[in-house]
Amino acid sequence: MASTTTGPLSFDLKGTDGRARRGRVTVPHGVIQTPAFMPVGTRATVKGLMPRDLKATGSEICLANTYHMDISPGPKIVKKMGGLHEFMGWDKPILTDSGGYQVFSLPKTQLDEEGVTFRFEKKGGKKVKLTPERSMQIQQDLGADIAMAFDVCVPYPCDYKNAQDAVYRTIRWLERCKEAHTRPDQALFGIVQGSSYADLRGLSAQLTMGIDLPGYAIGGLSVGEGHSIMMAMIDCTEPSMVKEKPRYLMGVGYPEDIVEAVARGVDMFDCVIPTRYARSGVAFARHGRFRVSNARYKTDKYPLDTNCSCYTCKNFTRAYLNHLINTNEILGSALMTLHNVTFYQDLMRTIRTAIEEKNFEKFRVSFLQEYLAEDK
Ligand SMILES: Cc1cccc2c(=O)nc(N)[nH]c12
Repeated sequence: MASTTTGPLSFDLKGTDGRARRGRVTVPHGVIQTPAFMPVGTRATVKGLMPRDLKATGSEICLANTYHMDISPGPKIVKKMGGLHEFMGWDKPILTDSGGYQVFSLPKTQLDEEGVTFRFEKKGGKKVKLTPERSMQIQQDLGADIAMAFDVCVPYPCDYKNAQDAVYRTIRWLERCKEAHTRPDQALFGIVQGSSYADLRGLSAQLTMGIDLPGYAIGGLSVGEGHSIMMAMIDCTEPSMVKEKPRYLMGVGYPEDIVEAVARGVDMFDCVIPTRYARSGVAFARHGRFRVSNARYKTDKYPLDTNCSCYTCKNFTRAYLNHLINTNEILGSALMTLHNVTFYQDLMRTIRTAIEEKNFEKFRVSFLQEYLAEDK
């Protein structure tokens, strides 16, 4: 087993099966078995889950967002309250995104070499500027185990020149992030961009790998490009990424995206899908996802997923969840979220075992066959 330590982060590559990797990331607040799924907790809470429930799902790390935490309550308050772990009552690892993506997904942003200026509507159009330095300051105050570089995530589609400019600016900003990032117990990850252009993906990967960091993310995907382009861009990027450090595919994704990205060498994932879909009444199960709020489930006495052992599936019927979601009851969001995140973590655990037992390809085919079966 190869073990690599860079600053506060160690990565142990425990085994491979084809390009799929079984590993372990160790950071100050604990160990993350990989391939890993990271639930998104944008404002220092995974919506609808108490930390004890989040632990019950099997989650070993969760996310928070720099942009949102800067708006409220502000990094200085979080720091004063002991940092994110203390503040949100989560003693396992945390990763914070840099604000790059969140800012570009907002209207009225202005981008220049210094950073990004955006108008925060709710505060009477207050202008807020995020720069590499400010993003690093905020993330160091928040105190997550892993901080993400401030990058330029272009929308999809994007013309070649703008995508190329974004690759070079992201590298210049990564240099500035590394310069500004001095917190010794926090790992900084670089982010590879390049939009949907194979040559720019390879260029961005090589330039990013040239900056020594504990881990690297593949950014600029899950922005509407679709599954096949997403997979093609991973294939253009992964071969240029160092093998002994973790690879994190940002914002991904559906179960079918995760399984196919693991097959291409990705170690870490984050996505709002299981939590956001839960709140709208969509449940994930072995046979695919379904909208439990549909009338057909009004008298369905079965659990969401008969294979699932989560608290929701052990105690409640689809009929009850149908009722809760259709009456917008808070408990509906909580129970659906608990199940969906547990489903994702059970999928990751099955993936890890399949890689250990060298039958990941057999698992990949059988999972997708059942999960994507038309006759649901
Ligand atoms: C959260 C997320 C999803 C998808 C893509 C990205 C990206 O390119 N850069 C950042 N910082 N975050 C992203």
